[in-house]
Amino acid sequence: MNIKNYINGDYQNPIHDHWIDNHNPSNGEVYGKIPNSSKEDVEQAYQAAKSAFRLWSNTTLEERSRILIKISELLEENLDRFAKAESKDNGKPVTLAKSVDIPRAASNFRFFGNAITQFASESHESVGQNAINYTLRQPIGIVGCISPWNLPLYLFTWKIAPALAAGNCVVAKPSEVTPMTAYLLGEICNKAGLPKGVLNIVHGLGTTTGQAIIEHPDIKAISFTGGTSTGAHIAKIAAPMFKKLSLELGGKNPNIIFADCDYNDMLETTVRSSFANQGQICLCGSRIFVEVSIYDKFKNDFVEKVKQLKVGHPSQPDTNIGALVSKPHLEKVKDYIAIAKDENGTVLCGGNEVNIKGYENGYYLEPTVIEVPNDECRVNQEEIFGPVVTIMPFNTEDEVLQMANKVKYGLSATLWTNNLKRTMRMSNQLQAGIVWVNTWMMRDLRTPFGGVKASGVGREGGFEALRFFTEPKNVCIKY
Ligand SMILES: NC(=O)C1=CN([C@@H]2O[C@H](COP(=O)(O)OP(=O)(O)OC[C@H]3O[C@@H](n4cnc5c(N)ncnc54)[C@H](O)[C@@H]3O)[C@@H](O)[C@H]2O)C=CC1
Ligand SMILES: O=C(O)/C=C/C=C(\O)C(=O)O
Repeated sequence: MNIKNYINGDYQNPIHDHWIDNHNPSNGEVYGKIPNSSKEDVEQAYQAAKSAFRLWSNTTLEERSRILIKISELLEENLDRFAKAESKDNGKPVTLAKSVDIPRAASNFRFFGNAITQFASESHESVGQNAINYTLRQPIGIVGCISPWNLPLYLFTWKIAPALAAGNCVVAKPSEVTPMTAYLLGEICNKAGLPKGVLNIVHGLGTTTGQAIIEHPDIKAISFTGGTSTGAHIAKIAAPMFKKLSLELGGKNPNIIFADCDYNDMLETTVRSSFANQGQICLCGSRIFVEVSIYDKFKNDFVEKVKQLKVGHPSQPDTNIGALVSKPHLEKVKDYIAIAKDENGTVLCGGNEVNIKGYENGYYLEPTVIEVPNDECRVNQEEIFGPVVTIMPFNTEDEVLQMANKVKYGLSATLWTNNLKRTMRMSNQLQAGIVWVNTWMMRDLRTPFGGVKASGVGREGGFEALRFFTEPKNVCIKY
């Protein structure tokens, strides 16, 4: 099936008729083509957005809210269709797409549809100077949203929904590896009554289509989620053009387990924080540090549980681990397992590709636990972004804090303890944008979301996102 660009409310082929293959990770087959859109396609999308901007930026907040909530309802009505499409495109279990990805995409629209009706700006009375200042929060204009392949519709809509709610028109590009649900979204937007040109979706490679978006002189803000090196490249192009930038990048997140935690809860959640979505979430706790007094017990129990995870075809309801997203990504993750062995790591379980009958060319890999001899090794420093975690013991709070912070990333950290003072001390000192204590991936969409250091710049979520997608303008009136 051929995917098309969604421009000015219509589906159309790319101007230059350039196409790339779309693979199904569960069997390695090409099941469709997607446009490799050019600068000219992006220009067309931009022009459509520009024409729609006056109307959309003047549309009442109630009406914007109504349309976004309608999109959310239509996504919920089409849950099955979207979940199956997401699973086929990405390789994730259909049960996961149905319980997490698509419901969250719907929540993103509902949340920002409601949030915009509550968003307020400030006023400052200049006492003694007979003046009042008030701040307008105006939409930026035409903004670019670029998203990755791991949580395709979930992250695509996490950007688009606040951008639209704030009154911007959007040129958006999903990952070329997982374009399908973004393609289907256009249909839903039309049905919901989103005016033509308000949202435009162009497909293609990062180096072609993405590059044209970030270089476009009149696309004034870029919201990006993806790899750290791509983020650095985008910043290099966009910063000298004075574009507003939100970059949500990689992570190498510590999962720190103290002996005084609620053990069973920790164990269950640690399996999830290690391997959910085949470990392809920037928030996964990929470095597990365990207090030495419970290290051996944890090691045995954890490995036992991980061995029980079923690697299988994404459509099977009992599959825990589906296929990795692509052949090159599978190779990258396997390379890291080889590096771990070279660095004297011990593979406690997993480490091999899985051959599933009937789907021998799919990209399946066993969930892998590696005991590492120290924290300096490459597998403890570099983002693997697959079903691979490392474990090692620690002796003291200071020691583990140092190791936790000694990476270039700073996205999230998880802490398992019942000691309140330790919780406060460590939460203050962990270099991360998000700290979870006795839980993982518990999300409240109002909270600031993003990282420090090489994990990014800026925050998404709640009013932070609405602030990003608006320009504050101060008006000072003397009376
Ligand atoms: N949120 C996260 O933390 C994510 C991290 N990654 C990490 O990044 C690594 C590489 O994965 P990729 O798929 O190559 O991610 P990527 O960063 O290349 O892709 C993310 C998005 O950026 C676009 N893009 C790529 N080059 C661009 C450019 N020059 N201009 C504008 N847009 C561009 C892509 O087309 C895609 O839509 C992964 O192995 C993983 O370690 C990948 C996906 C999500
Ligand atoms: O917003 C969330 O709940 C999760 C976001 C996850 C990513 O940005 C990622 O994995 O890339």
